[in-house]
Amino acid sequence: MESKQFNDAFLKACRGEKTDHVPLWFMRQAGRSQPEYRKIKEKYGLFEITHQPELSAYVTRLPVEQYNTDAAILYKDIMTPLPAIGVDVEIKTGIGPVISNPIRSLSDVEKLGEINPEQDIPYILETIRILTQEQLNVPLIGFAGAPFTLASYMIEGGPSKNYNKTKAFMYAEPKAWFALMDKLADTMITYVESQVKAGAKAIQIFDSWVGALNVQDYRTFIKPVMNRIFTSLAPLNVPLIMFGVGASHLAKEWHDLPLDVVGLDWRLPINEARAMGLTKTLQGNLDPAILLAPWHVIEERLKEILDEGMKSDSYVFNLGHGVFPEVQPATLKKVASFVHEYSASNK
Ligand SMILES: Cc1c2[nH]c(c1CCC(=O)O)Cc1[nH]c(c(CCC(=O)O)c1C)Cc1[nH]c(c(CCC(=O)O)c1C)Cc1[nH]c(c(C)c1CCC(=O)O)C2
Repeated sequence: MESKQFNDAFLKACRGEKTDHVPLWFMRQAGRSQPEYRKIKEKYGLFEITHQPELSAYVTRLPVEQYNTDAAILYKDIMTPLPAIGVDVEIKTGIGPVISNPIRSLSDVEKLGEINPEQDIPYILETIRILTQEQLNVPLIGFAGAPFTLASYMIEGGPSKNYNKTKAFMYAEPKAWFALMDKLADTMITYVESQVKAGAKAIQIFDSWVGALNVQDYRTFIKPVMNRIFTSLAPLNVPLIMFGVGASHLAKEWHDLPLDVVGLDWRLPINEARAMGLTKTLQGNLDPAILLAPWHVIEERLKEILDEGMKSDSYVFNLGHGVFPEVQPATLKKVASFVHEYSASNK
């Protein structure tokens, strides 16, 4: 791959610049749906893979080479930086992150430490260096979980359906809540800076579960901390992407923040997002479940989304959420070539 010219279509579209095709990548492109990955998973857990830079680089590269995506996303998890600040987290296959020392009070928040990336996660920085200096000819996307989504795991102790404990903590203990948001924001800022310094060319902030909040609570309990995060990251001069699930009601709030790209799940059509006044680059938003449908259904939906997306240069194709484990790699490959060819001939 080294000899191939660097493909910067993704970075250009993030900045709203013209490209010869619509760039694409798939959330969760590295992992569960890939037989090569599943084979590695028979032997190692997620954290065991991420501690081995050559292996993590291979897992990160695999979907780029197989599907011809326009960006790579670093193989790791939103939980990756949390052990460094004292969170005892395990990733359980089929369940997700489980935390054995959940946050219950202000004093629990005060016990959290600081992250020193070179010391605490050198293997992540090494993986980024291997990929960006030696292996990739597309941009590498680094990422971090946003404070609400990280806090939801830290307070619930694991995945949740309704985030009741998280919300109860937020309403009942605002002082502890804001202390936790600040702690996580500081950790994420340092963590993201280290990823960019090591070679990441764009950053996606996953606030996957923040859609559980209404607009007023988002403004009170989350928007100020997100504003601080994006303001602090702006000098890094890389595209900053926001994403969450079931958060269409917050898309305008995100658009107000100093970020570059608004990631949409599958619920809000691109044209309606534009009509709401979202002029920034939009990323999305095929329902990942459609990848389980027959090809003619997939193709019809791809055309609909691309026809709307391509009305502006500020558009990146993606799914509305992560690839399901059941999706065939051949389907992802076909989607990628369709997006590339259809957009190249209609631009
Ligand atoms: C909420 C969240 C998590 N992790 C992540 C999010 C935000 C994105 C989203 O909204 O889905 C982000 C994430 N997790 C992983 C990646 C890198 C892979 C990629 O995107 O290509 C990314 C970007 C690896 C992973 N993270 C996890 C796996 C599965 C581990 C395994 O293979 O058993 C992978 C490949 C585990 C994990 N980690 C998490 C959950 C809910 C789970 C279990 C569900 C699942 O199976 O995906 C937390």
